[in-house]
Amino acid sequence: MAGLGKRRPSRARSGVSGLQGRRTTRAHDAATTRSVEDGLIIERLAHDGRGLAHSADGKSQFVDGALPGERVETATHLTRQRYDEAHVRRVIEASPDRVAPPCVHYALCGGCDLQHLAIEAQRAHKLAVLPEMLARQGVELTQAPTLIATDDPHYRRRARLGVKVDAEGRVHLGFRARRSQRLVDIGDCTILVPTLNALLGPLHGHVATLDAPRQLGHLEMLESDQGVVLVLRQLKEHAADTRRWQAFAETHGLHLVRWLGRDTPALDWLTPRLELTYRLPGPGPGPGPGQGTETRDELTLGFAPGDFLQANAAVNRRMIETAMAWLGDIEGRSWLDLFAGVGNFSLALAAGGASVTAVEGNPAMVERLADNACVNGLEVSARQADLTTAGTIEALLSEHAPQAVLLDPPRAGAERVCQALVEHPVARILYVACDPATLSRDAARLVHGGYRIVRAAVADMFVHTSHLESMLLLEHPRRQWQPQGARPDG
Ligand SMILES: C[S@@+](CC[C@H](N)C(=O)[O-])C[C@H]1O[C@@H](n2cnc3c(N)ncnc32)[C@H](O)[C@@H]1O
Repeated sequence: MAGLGKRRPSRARSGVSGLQGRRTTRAHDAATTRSVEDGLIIERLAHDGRGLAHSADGKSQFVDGALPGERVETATHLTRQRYDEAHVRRVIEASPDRVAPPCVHYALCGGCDLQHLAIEAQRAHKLAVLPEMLARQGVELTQAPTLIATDDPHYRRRARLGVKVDAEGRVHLGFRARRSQRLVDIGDCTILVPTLNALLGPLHGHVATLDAPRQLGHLEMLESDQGVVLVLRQLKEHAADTRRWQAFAETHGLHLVRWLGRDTPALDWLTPRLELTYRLPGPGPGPGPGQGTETRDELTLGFAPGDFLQANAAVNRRMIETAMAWLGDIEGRSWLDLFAGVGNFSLALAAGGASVTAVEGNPAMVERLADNACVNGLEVSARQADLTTAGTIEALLSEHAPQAVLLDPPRAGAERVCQALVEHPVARILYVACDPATLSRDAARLVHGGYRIVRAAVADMFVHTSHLESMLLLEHPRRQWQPQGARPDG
């Protein structure tokens, strides 16, 4: 949902590449609504979850809320030279995959753009996106990706809520509307974990009692092992409102933090300071078939408000388990974990016996990563570096000569890192990505540079949205996959 963490990729990168025209016109719905007789037939879903059709003149139409096979009456809201962007006015013939969206705010909220599609079809769509995007870059997957998913639809453990005071002085709290900067008041969000969803109603009532709601930039809620943390973004101190927030936190059993100040906000605890943690699967044997209990040791990771945190805890755990299953025995292998955060993957690698150097750009997160390794009795060398600056990755590769690299970059991907990995090949690369478009671009560079893709998975991290997380395991045939110091086979 808009304002909930990671941003959407631009339309052009997410499946309409090559179609971007230069001239753009905002269309008036009334003037451009297609009549019932010439309703559009939707051919397929574009990568970003919109229905793709062609008008009689052959122009591409990207239609929000439309599904393959449907005949729909549309209204155009944006016209470009080579394609139009539209939304559904009326479904004339519905797809068998169309379902009633579970969320009451679905029609307005810009968050979950796929709730009208049955969950199995959402996942089939996501599984098709990665191979299609790779194919556009000239890379064929020899095996279909596997799916990493869980059954829990209430998954989101972190959410940012916008706050706005309207001309009449009414305070609004919620997420951005679809195709607009307008805020939609959200009283119930079905994708949030229940503890966060239960807070929405009380928060609405509370912000309406504040003396200075305009000093509030936004609110963030997150779930940790220690309970729910409410993070205020406050532009200026207001003593009476601060006391109101503290009373609210006490009533609802919340931990309360704020970022105070306009330009360089500082973090400040309004309830007793505490160390936040989340847990991950550890190296021990997992539960056997049919056993309901978790038998493996767990890893505990500390984090602070503002640190990167994977949005869906259960899918994050499955991704780490999948990665470790793919990698098999990593004991004694040297790894570079790039874009490491607070050690989400680094600790699992170290727990598996690998020798890990973890690189992260944010200095405070590097400190947390080092502490996290210590607390879990693991050895990880934590380094701060900006991986986009010239020479950084080359220096790291030459200093550490790793056998394998894990990378989990932000949406922009890791072009420079991948170029360096072509010039200085390693035996294995595990690429974790939140944007399939930049992943495909980078994977193409690696494959054309000599690597081959041996495993692929798509993780349904953001259920009911068109976002997908992907993982690729690549190997370089000319690099050895041996424990350090071991003699090569044969
Ligand atoms: C998608 S997150 C992944 C974090 C971690 N692997 C995890 O699973 O939680 C990307 C991480 O890259 C870091 N990052 C972003 N830009 C960076 C850069 N230029 N150099 C190094 N790290 C960067 C962010 O601070 C963030 O922690």
